[in-house]
Amino acid sequence: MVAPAADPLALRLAERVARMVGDLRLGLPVVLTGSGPAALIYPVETLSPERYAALGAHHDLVVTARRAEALRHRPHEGEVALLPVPPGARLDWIQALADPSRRMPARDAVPQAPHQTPTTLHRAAIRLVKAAELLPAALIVTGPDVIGTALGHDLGILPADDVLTQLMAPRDPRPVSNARVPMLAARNGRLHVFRNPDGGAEHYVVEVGQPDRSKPVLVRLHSACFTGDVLGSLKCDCGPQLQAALAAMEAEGSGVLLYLNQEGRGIGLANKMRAYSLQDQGMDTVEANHRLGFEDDERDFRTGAALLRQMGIAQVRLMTNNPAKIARLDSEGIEVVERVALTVGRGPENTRYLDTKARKSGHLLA
Ligand SMILES: Nc1nc2c(ncn2[C@@H]2O[C@H](COP(=O)(O)OP(=O)(O)OP(=O)(O)O)[C@@H](O)[C@H]2O)c(=O)[nH]1
Ligand SMILES: [Zn+2]
Repeated sequence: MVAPAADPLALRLAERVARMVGDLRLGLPVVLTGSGPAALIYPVETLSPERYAALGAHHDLVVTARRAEALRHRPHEGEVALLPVPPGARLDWIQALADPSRRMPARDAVPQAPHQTPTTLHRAAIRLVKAAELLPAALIVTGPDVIGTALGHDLGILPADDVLTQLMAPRDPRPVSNARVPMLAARNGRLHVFRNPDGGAEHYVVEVGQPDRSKPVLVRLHSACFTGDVLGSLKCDCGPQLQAALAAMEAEGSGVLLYLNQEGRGIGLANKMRAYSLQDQGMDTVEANHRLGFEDDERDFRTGAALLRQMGIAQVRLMTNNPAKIARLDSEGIEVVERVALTVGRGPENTRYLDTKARKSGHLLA
């Protein structure tokens, strides 16, 4: 199926996977192949009632192990769990299994009897919907002529193994453009835009002054937080941390702030708002992520290391309270010679959030 490398128009694996992620966001199915039968993968969140009504054949719901635990599904091993979908199941019932904000119709129970062990195909399906920043759940439809259906409807088809390899590979951001941006907190600023040649989110690097690369550079790895950074939300400390980091760089004369578009610790803004709704019902930030089916932190900090390499920075003084960021940069060959504490913005609305991060995610309080 894959055309010879010599053909410049031949799609590379990374491009095919990027297309699949886009298709899933649109509610289109993709096809994965593997050791068992090929399957159509439908994202639960964006599947339309019309397309659902047209699904014949046999289907299962794949969710993450976290979501299965929340549904009190029987204990299972590994990353994902398979739930059989009974014939005639309604779409709203399937969506309620995936989305904790929907009420489960009382007369329907969570299907228990698993009749298959999850495979690479199911893991790849979950990774794809996560990459699309959708609810982490997909319908797996097998049937007599899945490949024919895919070819007849111009759907993406890939081996599940290849999809997993691609989605787990490090990103490779490349510089696109940059210009001077004087900021309130730091006058001598320059914004660099980076783009991944294989699609995905753009990331930004804010350079303050002209950092001397022969010495450790003052660096902040900041993850996008629309609510905190732009709206000034009091539910977290992101906005004050962003401004304090820029101000510290201005005071020292130079520094580099990476603005990584990993909103909501990598689950996307729509899912973060779902998590906030659960927090309004009493859950903490970690419990809410788990209830939705996500891990505590879905970010890939290898992107941060790749951006620093692109900026010619090998040694950093890292402004953070998160030991995982330090460990990750170190393992990627960026030497963290010093941790610079960044404790600002604590208030009545985010005390519980910050305490939870310290208790459950190992954050340092000062
Ligand atoms: N899922 C989820 N994400 C959140 C929540 N509150 C804030 N975020 C996200 O958490 C990220 C904050 O990341 P960082 O500022 O890098 O914070 P950190 O990992 O705690 O580490 P340091 O600030 O460096 O100590 C941003 O992507 C926010 O959008 C929440 O309740 N749920
Ligand atoms: Zn925030």
